[in-house]
Amino acid sequence: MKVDIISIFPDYFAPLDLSLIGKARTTGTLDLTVHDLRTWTSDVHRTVDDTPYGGGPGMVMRPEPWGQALDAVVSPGATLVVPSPVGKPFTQADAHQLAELDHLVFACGRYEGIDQRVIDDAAARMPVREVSLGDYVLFGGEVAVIVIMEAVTRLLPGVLGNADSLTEESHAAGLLEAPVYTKPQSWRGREVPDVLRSGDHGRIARWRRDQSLLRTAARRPDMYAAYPPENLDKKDRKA
Ligand SMILES: N#Cc1c(-c2ccc3ccn(Cc4ccc(CN5CCCCC5)cc4)c3c2)n[nH]c1N
Repeated sequence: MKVDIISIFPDYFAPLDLSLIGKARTTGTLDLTVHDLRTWTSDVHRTVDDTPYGGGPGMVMRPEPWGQALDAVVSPGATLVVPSPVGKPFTQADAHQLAELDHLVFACGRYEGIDQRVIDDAAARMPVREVSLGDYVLFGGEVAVIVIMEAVTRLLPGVLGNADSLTEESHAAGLLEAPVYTKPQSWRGREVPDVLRSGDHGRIARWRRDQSLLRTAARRPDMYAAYPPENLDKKDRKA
């Protein structure tokens, strides 16, 4: 997968050299390039923002640098991903869809956002996805791109050592995961549940499913309500 990220703060993406994303870059699974938007400015001050038409707070990102940056970076198979407070909520399903694509271009806005004509011009020649991480306000798109890059990269073939991790994931299966434990068996007077040390894999699987259902019902009633009733035992169905 080829990924291009355009930002006025390219140093934000130094963490993408770490951990499994760094390994994916080294092995060639991920071809990542980070670009400084100011590369495509032409004035001495390398200006990327201006006052909003119609008034209002803050500044808006000028279209010219973005237009030239996207012209330089996109390829025929590229999809443009634009984090935005007004974007579609980003989900695990979106991560799976993006992980199937050949080329992602991320546009990181700042200030009050990017001139709308940049999005409209791009949408005339490539798929554009405006996404939001959630109902809270960030300073810009960079943090969102780091989150999306983690969610997408871990789905790429060969990145996660244990592919089983993907098949058992809750957001894929529609439930929250059960609690996890490791050694020592006793820690600060707290014990690992006996069932997990029983060696009875059927009993362990049932315990984990029960814990997932309890957690999901308590913390994510929306997910619980959407969970297919045919997947629930009679004892787990809410009245
Ligand atoms: N993904 C994601 C995000 C973002 C996000 C993503 C990209 C950019 C680019 C710039 N900002 C900052 C910003 C903040 C507020 C507003 C709204 N204005 C407020 C004042 C009155 C007018 C309207 C606009 C732009 C961004 C924020 N925030 N939250 C998410 N889940």
